[in-house]
Amino acid sequence: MCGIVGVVANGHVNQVLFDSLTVLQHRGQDAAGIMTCQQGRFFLRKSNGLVRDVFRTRHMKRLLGNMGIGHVRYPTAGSSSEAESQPFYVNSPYGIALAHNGNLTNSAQLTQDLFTTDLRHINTNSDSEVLLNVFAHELGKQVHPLSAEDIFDAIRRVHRRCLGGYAAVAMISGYGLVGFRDPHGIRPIVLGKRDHEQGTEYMLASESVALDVADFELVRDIAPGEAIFIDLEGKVHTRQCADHAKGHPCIFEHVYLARPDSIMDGIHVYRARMRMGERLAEKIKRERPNHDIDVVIPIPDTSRTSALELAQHLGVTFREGFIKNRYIGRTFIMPGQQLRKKSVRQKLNAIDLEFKDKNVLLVDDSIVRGTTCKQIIQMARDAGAKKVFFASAAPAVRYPNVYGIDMPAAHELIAHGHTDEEVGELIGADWMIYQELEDLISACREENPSLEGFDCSVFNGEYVTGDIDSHYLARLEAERNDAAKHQEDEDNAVIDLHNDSSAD
Ligand SMILES: O=P(O)(O)OC[C@H]1O[C@H](OP(=O)(O)OP(=O)(O)O)[C@H](O)[C@@H]1O
Ligand SMILES: NC(=O)CC[C@H](N)C(=O)O
Ligand SMILES: [Mg+2]
Repeated sequence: MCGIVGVVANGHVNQVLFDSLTVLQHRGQDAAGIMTCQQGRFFLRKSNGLVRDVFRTRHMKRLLGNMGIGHVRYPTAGSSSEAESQPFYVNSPYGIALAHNGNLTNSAQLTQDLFTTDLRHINTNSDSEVLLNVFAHELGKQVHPLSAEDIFDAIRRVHRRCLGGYAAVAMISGYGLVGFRDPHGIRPIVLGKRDHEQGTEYMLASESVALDVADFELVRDIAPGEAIFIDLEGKVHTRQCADHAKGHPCIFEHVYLARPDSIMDGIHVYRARMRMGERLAEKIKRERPNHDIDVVIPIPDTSRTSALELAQHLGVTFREGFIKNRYIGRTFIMPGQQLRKKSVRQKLNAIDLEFKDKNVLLVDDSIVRGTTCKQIIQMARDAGAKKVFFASAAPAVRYPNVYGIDMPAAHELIAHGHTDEEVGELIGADWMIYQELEDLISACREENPSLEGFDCSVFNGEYVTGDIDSHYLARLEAERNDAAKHQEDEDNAVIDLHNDSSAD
């Protein structure tokens, strides 16, 4: 779940890209990059780090042009090396830059095909470099000069070749900005516009919140399988490019990934989280009509919205018992278990008087590895709680994610192979309650019943692209478990290859 953004405007786009990446920071904290285009020439700055650290004034000054794309990265393939930060670039045909959110599930096969059939070289282990090269190869089959229809034809063939989750923005030098979304619409992408005296300006972004900060208004989501091309005159062309598009957006966006102030696939993430709280309160009432909960306490930040609603529907006091250090980012998307574990304690601190001699219900949006809840429950006990109950606004996460969330290894998931009760014991709770999957789905779908469904694979093990089997999962687990990733990052620490024209 990286963050992507692309803009075509009437003036320089560097600042608007920077501002948008800053509000997409929650989607990736490892690396950031911006590539702009002026009179056919690309300018790139990308590096490991947060947006505010990667771009200095000297970089901003060199990012010239009225068209550009940006990326914040949370690695889900390859390594965390700077060489795999995005946007990626290829010089042929025309010069193309691309930023990608998601994960291709057939990138190993595609890499081979690109080499043996398309005669193209992939220099990293990033699936995003693969996606860019497939797009470039398919675009190269069209005759010069390109029409909008030629670009859509190329994307049609990208959809036929690439499997998995992908939302992407790409710049074609001399032509314009392209955005496309995989035929299942697993990862999100929206179109926004802003009126300007010299003509309308357009933005494509992972979440609508990126539009808000730059005063763009939300036009709509890009539909699953659809592509949008905005040419250099600011004319918008759209086309459905998938043979069989069927929307299955990732439900985990609504649980945790997205910002609550975003609107995604016609659903206010904030409202969906409120409804998750309501549904969970109903379940608690059913299962424990005579509960003895004294206070409901959220685990900041993401669970706040659902926890407040849960408390209200339960008729129990809501209190902020944990204070979040505002300078520590999201722990789940940090690389490496050691860092994640340490950061939970740095991030959250208990206010003892909210716990002392009380039966507390702690609410989190989800439990994945159990890193957060284990420590939090202990903190609640240390603060003097009598009983500690734990509620998760999402069902148990029991299966790996293959579409752009870094949960590759089943054995790292605390609920894998365990019942809900066993998870409660493992995390040290006096009672454990999970949301039902059908309640989560109805909480999200209520606002947009026309949605065909969601990708719920982390909860039910059903992978909507239909190409995931036990061999695939075994290989993914071997390649991307914590220890393997650590090794790959070490290996990549020194040797990088850049096409960067603007060195430090
Ligand atoms: O079981 P785990 O592996 O710990 O993962 C789940 C936790 O991680 C996330 O919080 P995070 O700190 O990333 O972000 P937040 O501040 O948005 O809640 C999520 O909100 C849960 O609290
Ligand atoms: N989280 C993502 O969307 C990651 C994009 C891409 N797979 C990468 O690892 O860089
Ligand atoms: Mg959290």
